[in-house]
Amino acid sequence: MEAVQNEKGQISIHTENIFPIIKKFLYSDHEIFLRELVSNAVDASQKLKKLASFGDFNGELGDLKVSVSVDKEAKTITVSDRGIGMTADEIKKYINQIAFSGAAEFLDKYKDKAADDKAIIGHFGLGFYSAFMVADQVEIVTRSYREEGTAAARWVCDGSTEFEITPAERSERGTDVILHLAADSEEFLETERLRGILEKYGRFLPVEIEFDGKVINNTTPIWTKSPSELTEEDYKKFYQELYPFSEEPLFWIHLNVDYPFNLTGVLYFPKLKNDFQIRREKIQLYSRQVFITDEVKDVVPDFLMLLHGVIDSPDIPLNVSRSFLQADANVKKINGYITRKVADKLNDLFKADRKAFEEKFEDIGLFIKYGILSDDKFWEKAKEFCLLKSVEEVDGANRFHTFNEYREHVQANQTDKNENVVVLYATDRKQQDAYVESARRRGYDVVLLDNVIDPHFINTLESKLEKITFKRVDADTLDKLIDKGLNNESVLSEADQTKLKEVFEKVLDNKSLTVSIESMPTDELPVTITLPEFLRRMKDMSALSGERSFYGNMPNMYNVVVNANHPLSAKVLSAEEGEAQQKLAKQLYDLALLSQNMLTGADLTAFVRRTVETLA
Ligand SMILES: Nc1ncnc2c1ncn2[C@@H]1O[C@H](COP(=O)(O)OP(=O)(O)OP(=O)(O)O)[C@@H](O)[C@H]1O
Repeated sequence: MEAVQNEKGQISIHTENIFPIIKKFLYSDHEIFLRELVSNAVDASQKLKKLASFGDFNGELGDLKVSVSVDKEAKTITVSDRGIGMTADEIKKYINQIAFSGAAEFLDKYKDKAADDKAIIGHFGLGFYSAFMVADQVEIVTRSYREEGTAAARWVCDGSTEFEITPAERSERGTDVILHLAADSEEFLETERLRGILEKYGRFLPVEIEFDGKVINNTTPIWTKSPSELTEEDYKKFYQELYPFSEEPLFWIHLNVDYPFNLTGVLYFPKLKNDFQIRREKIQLYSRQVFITDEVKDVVPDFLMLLHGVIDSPDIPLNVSRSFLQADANVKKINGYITRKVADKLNDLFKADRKAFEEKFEDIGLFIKYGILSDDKFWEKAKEFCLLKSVEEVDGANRFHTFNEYREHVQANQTDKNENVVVLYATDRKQQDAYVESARRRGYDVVLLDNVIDPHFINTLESKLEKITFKRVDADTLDKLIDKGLNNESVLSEADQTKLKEVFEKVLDNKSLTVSIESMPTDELPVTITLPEFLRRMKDMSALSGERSFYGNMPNMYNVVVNANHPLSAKVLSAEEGEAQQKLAKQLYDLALLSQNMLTGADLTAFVRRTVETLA
């Protein structure tokens, strides 16, 4: 057996001391040193298993557990494995040269981009050297799995570019990496702190990790298994493992690709309801079962951030800057793939059990609509299964239509003179009841669009679906909402109409109200209040964006429409001019306000008193 020669050397790198730089810039989180060392230990163990499976290692594999231990007195943390180990030559190659070439590359980039700190925090194979973020001396004691040509070796480095290799006492195969913690990093000697870090990064590592007498990880999380081996319960249980005490997810997608990139994972659909502010960043990103981050912005499309679960891909570059990630070809492909899978899954659910899909629409509707808004590819699929919920009820449940079904359903009755199909909608079934019911009396259908993103959603639909416009039921009178080019005859003369208008203008005395006289069917209310679609929608949209905008600051411009054909209009005209006439007009206007829940406070009190007096 070849003995390890004592050796001192200089790590080949053209700077005195790169460690202060590593310490400062490499990772904002010092705690990831543990992730790096434990994953190296796991890699070494898995490599050995692989060698054994290829018949290149015939010894006993034994227990391959990796252990992490702390010696508070000596102020050391030790990561031990029983993996492939290293010979002295391999230490020179892998630790001094390879790992350092990463360091050198890092340094090069750092020099060029000193002005742009964030861009340099890249992935340069600096895993092992991240130990120097917390240690002022690092020791490796290792023995290779090979039968021949090996002796245990010790490598020591104090964070300068000098290292020392000496023979070591070690009879067992494997590696101990011993960190002598720097004074400013002693927090990592705390058992609970270490356990926290291990559980964060290592809870699904593929080799058992022992800490403080216990194994801390589940080595075979469900995303590593085949869907055919898994039951519904397994998926639900795993969801609880990821997010303890959460409400049950609606359903899930098992992701599994190996070409043109590697990706596995399980994405869950949570119950969203109307809650757009739901906590995002719940998807956890792993690379070969090592936790990387839960800030997956840029890795998954924005609308998918509403999902929960796990994505595991060795092809996603880690620790790289945001701008780099966005431009990365793999990340783009992954984005596209996940979007497609999610759309396909929704389509399958829709096709397989429409009723169940409709029942879940409350929860997934927000998600689907958000997807439609933000992703054209998603739209291409989602337009077949996105639903409109009608106020019409069948067997006690609201009726749902796809876009195509809906067009078929209403076009005969709701096409205007310009050949546009007009979709009438309500945002608040109760508050807009008077309008909804008027529309229904005319045989029109009304859909419910009460979601926070609906103003944006309908804008998008109008631009994507041909010849469809959306109008809220209270945006105008029905004859104008769906203008079929037919004029109702007025029972009032021009002169009477002008007079009626004057009476109402005088009673209302409000510059932001526009009074108009229209000839409507006699069974419509005598007075209606409308708020034009365009302005209202712009206001709603700016409210959602949270920005103060031109539209957001505009006052509401209500229209007061008086139905010339209603018998009460004639009654107003024939009433005695002055108090009696004004009282009647005011009463009709207040009734209109009341029907839209707009009559409040002193006005409401006065209305009630007036009404009581009239009835007395
Ligand atoms: N516990 C270990 N057992 C055996 N070899 C190891 C061990 N730790 C490190 N090595 C060797 O040292 C090399 C350098 O490790 P380092 O963590 O710096 O980079 P890496 O693991 O190759 O890449 P990454 O930057 O992704 O961690 C490894 O590739 C491996 O060959």
